Amino acid sequence: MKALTLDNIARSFGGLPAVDGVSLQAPPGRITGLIGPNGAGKTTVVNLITGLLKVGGGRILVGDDDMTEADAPTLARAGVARTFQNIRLIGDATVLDNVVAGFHRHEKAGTLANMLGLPSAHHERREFERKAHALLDRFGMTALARHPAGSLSYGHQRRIEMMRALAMEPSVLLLDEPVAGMNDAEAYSLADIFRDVARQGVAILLIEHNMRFVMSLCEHIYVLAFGRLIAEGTPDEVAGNPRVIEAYLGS
Ligand SMILES: Nc1ncnc2c1ncn2[C@@H]1O[C@H](COP(=O)(O)OP(=O)(O)OP(=O)(O)O)[C@@H](O)[C@H]1O
Repeated sequence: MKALTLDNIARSFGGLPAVDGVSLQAPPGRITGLIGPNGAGKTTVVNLITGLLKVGGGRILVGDDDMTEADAPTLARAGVARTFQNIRLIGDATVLDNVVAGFHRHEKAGTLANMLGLPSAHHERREFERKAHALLDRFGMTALARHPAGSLSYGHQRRIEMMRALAMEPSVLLLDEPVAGMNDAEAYSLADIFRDVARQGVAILLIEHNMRFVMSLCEHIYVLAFGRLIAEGTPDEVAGNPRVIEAYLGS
């Protein structure tokens, strides 16, 4: 089990700081919230953690390992998985194939074995499919396994994205606005799955606009505004903090 630790990370664009000395910790087995008004720097933080953007200063640790300079594939191998604000699926491929694609990190048979159709590759594919079916079952999507992912509703596509991230069996899971565009019933059924994943020892960092949703799910919440942390604490502490209220009212 590994914690995600950000130690004073920073990043500017064209001389303007987007993330300015942010420190936080997402411990294993917990869902930690990161909230903030539009343009606060939340997505930039996620892009820094996942190696899509280079860090301008500070350190990123996964467990005890310094991942500050790691690129996206290295981070994925270290067990850092994410979902995107804009869903990224293979629209023409089936739901099952999209989930199986998430097992990529665990591939042992190798590309050549796959190309040649060797038994080791077949065996591995069957094992991935077995695990993918277990995920589909958990997300209540077994009946849709053979449907093209692109033909499904937004809520279902979000679930596929989540399954793909979980297929990596991550130690750290970054959820970038996972319930955006969902109704309350859809959002709260996903919340149960997030709780379940955290209970298995995964460190979850939940980035969300929907305050109510974050408050119901997280024990500890960090609040960003203009690239800086302006508050942290329990949902009650954060909700009652005048700086937070001001940041949200002013946005
Ligand atoms: N690639 C980029 N080039 C220039 N400026 C950027 C870039 N990415 C982000 N920014 C700026 O950095 C700041 C933080 O943006 P970011 O997208 O991280 O905020 P956010 O909290 O995720 O916002 P939202 O909730 O609207 O997605 C904004 O002022 C934004 O304009």
